[in-house]
Amino acid sequence: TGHHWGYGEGDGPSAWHKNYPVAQGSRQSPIDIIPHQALQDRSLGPIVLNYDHCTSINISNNGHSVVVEFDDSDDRSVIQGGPLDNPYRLKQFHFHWGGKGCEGSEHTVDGYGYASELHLVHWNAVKYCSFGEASTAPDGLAVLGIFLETGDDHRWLHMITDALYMVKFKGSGTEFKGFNPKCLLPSSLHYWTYLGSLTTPPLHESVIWIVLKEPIAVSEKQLGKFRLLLFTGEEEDQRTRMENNFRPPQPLKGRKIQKRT
Ligand SMILES: NS(=O)(=O)NCC1=CS(=O)(=O)c2ccccc21
Ligand SMILES: [Zn+2]
Repeated sequence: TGHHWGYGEGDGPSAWHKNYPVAQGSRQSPIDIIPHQALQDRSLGPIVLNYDHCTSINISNNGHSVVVEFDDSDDRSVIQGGPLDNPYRLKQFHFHWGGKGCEGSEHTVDGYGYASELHLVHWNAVKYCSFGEASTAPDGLAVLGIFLETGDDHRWLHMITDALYMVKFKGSGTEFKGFNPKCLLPSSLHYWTYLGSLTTPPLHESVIWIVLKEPIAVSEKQLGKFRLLLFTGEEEDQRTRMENNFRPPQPLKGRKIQKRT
């Protein structure tokens, strides 16, 4: 269905522009964040996350990442404040990560890559009628990016990593209720924000990015469990480990990054 794309030699980020010309657009993501160059904007308020009544539904392997989807039929779990003019509804979260011991995040900070990056994807249900419609609008999506660095075990991440064996293959999924991603937030909600895009095809330039400065710590053991996932389906004889599913930083093309420290 649609155009096949991946993170391999022939179908990886450097080839995406062939089927998705917007890959060479003027507001592509991720980017390298240079903190010293970010502008302090006094009008930027704090980020407000109302996840207390969020409803996770399932966890699945879509062949690119592991995704936890939420019930976004009402405003039960939203992000607002900061650069956002409306509340944006939580639709799903997923991760990007590297191979053993090497980088894996999408955004970098002063050229520094983290081991992994969590994306919480939200859409503007005030202005648009569906995620699909919002995903092609310049203010349609808000993605909260959280860096993961290796250190101690994360006390709650096991709830995700313990389920990964059930979604090893592309196209596999299972029920995943009662998970509140609030437990994956760092202590500080200080952030950088800029206008960008989805970091995977279709690469729509519809994302207001909010990247938290403070990483969360996860253990190498926990990260290793993500690498047991496969890009390939059960029926395929080729078994390709899911790792290095990140797009490298893209040109800033004159964009300004704002910060709220
Ligand atoms: N890393 S990212 O978050 O920029 N992109 C992921 C993405 C690409 S998508 O349009 O398939 C989609 C549908 C629903 C939620 C997320 C996505
Ligand atoms: Zn992502």
